[in-house]
Amino acid sequence: MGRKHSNGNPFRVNAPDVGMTFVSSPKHIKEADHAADDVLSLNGAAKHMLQPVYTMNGFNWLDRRGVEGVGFVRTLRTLLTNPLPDPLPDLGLLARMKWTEMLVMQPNMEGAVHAPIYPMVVKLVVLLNARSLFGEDLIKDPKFMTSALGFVEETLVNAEIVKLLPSPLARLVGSLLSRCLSSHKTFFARLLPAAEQRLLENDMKQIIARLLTNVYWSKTNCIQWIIDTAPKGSNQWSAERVIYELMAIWFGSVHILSTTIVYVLQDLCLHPEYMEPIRNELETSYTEFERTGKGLPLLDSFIKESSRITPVESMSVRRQALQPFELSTGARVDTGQWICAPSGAINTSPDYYTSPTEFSGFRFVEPSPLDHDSVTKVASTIKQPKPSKLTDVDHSFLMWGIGRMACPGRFYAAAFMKVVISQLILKYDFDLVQPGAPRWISWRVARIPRPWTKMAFRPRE
Ligand code: HEM
Repeated sequence: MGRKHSNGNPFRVNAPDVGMTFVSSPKHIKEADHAADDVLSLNGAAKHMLQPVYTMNGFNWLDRRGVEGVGFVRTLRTLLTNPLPDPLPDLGLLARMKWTEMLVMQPNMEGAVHAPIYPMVVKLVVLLNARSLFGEDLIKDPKFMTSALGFVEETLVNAEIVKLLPSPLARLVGSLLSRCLSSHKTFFARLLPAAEQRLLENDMKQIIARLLTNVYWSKTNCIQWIIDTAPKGSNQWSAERVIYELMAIWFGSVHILSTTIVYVLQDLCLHPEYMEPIRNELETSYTEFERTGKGLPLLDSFIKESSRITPVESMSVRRQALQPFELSTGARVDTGQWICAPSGAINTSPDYYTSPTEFSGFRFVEPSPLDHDSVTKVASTIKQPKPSKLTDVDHSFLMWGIGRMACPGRFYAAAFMKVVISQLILKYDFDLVQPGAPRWISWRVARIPRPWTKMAFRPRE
């Protein structure tokens, strides 16, 4: 609404906790992205959103980016992304097993299992993401896994309450909630010994010690990557600091992956004509996708369209002003205030999208995969002039942010979501039990899936 009325110029919104200047033109978004790290800060905005002092065992990260390096970018963009096809078969197997295990436990109504989709997806994402980031050993520890799930849920609640309170009250309530909602402490305590062991090995240069431990663990463990990319010498991180970094990555990845997957599955129920072509694509090309990490253009486009129409958040590119900042229009963002982009409004802008409010699952696909028979039946005329991929970063699609700080986990996230969604499509037919019912709770700029929305699942022959 604000974007429409402002004609693409910056506009101000005073939220209960912070004043925000929204920018939507490519030029102004670029100005925000190019601001110096001591002027506009994603760290600062994220700290306000997540309140890590109360939700992440006292982690008080620095507002200014880069003071302690940006090792996490290499950890996620390179060390997690480059080996990508390798973990996909394991993740696929784990997803298959977990879907079956969860659905077997649900009530069966006339041949269909009725089950709430959001809590199931969160459990599945927690398991698979823990497997990717922490390796095989920790996912066998039930206390760790319970805390890994609880930490995400409790952070959402705790941070949301604390950030809306005035500071003296926020400190009091935050400390109280931090003691009551204590999964973050268990999660921290369970991860700490692994980081201590890794640091000890590094200190002692005991390469042999590492070789003697599980090779897969040492190859794919995010704890190791964070240590490897952290500051060295006198600024070397403690085991605690390493785990803090992991906690932030863990929270950031689990919540958004789960919610995005839920809306994609629900959209498949609401637009069932897409099921056949996507299933055909999976039956012919899923094995190749597992081998290469590439392909599945129809599913890729469907996920992108679902995320465009139902974004988890309608705001992106959040930056907090650490010093006053001025846009070329003269609009001023005072210290403590935010600059951000109205990504939800941009997603349905006629400036960027043909028939912007209509769902067209294959609008981003290149022409060639659309030639297939089952596809031509549903491939509507609504197409973007230029094909694009889910992981592409562009000012018309801010799902991953933009510029220097665009999500470094996006290639992993896209492959991960394809695995989880494909394993369900290949094994089950599914529908929404009440297709017309509201599917999410709107809370400020977020859409949180209703935890009680049920889907009916039937195993395929
Ligand atoms: C559907 C899944 C995901 C979505 C929609 C998403 C979205 C985003 C967005 C919007 C940003 C902010 C970029 C900006 O402000 O310019 C971001 C940053 C980030 N994301 Fe993601 N993300 C996803 C998954 C993940 C995963 C799986 C990981 C890690 C494994 C991850 C790690 C990060 C990190 C560390 C940053 C901060 C980047 C920086 O400060 O340079 N994200 N993500």
